[in-house]
Amino acid sequence: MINIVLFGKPGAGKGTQAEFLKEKYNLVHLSTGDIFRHNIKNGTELGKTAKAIIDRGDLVPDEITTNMLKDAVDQNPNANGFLFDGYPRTIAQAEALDQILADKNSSNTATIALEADDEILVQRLLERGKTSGRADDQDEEKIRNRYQEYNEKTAPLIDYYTAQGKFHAVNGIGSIAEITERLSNVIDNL
Ligand SMILES: Nc1ncnc2c1ncn2[C@@H]1O[C@H](COP(=O)(O)OP(=O)(O)O)[C@@H](O)[C@H]1O
Repeated sequence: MINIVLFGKPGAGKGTQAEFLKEKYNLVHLSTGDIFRHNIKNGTELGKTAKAIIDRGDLVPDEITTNMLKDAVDQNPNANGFLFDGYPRTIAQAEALDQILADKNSSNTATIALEADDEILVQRLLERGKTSGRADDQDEEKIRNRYQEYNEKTAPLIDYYTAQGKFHAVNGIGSIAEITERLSNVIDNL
């Protein structure tokens, strides 16, 4: 089983790259952002709880997010491997993921970060907000709040995975195909 955590700041291109990587490596793509948006669209209890938090640009509490992620993993018992996108975003979530995979007699193979400059990313998100319909992409203050959440809660994962010898980073600036190529080079050499 190969399990990859795709890591990076909001707007780094995780979702775009995941679409290519999941096909290439036959992985189940689990995006917590997509699952939250699906629940919001369908008006589920989870969606109602998460909406206001997400619209502010805050992180949804760990317990809610981890339960949701665990359910999604459990729904794919025959997966060849998983591509995690947007999870984990806190140390508690990273520890939970290690446990979820250990319970399946598996583990995180590698965490691969897409790196890009904050200012470029903020501009990308504002551009995306014009067409995506995502409230959290339409207001610069909310976007800045997401970067603050990233810096406080998510950036410490770099040390967490580096200590496990699992952290890899690629340049996230370039064409979509070039970046897929860079990510594939890392995966092929694991
Ligand atoms: N692992 C997570 N933990 C807490 N909140 C999450 C998580 N994944 C997604 N969210 C919530 O959903 C929002 C959108 O997530 P995502 O689509 O991955 O966005 P981005 O484009 O900011 O990377 C986040 O800003 C956060 O509020």
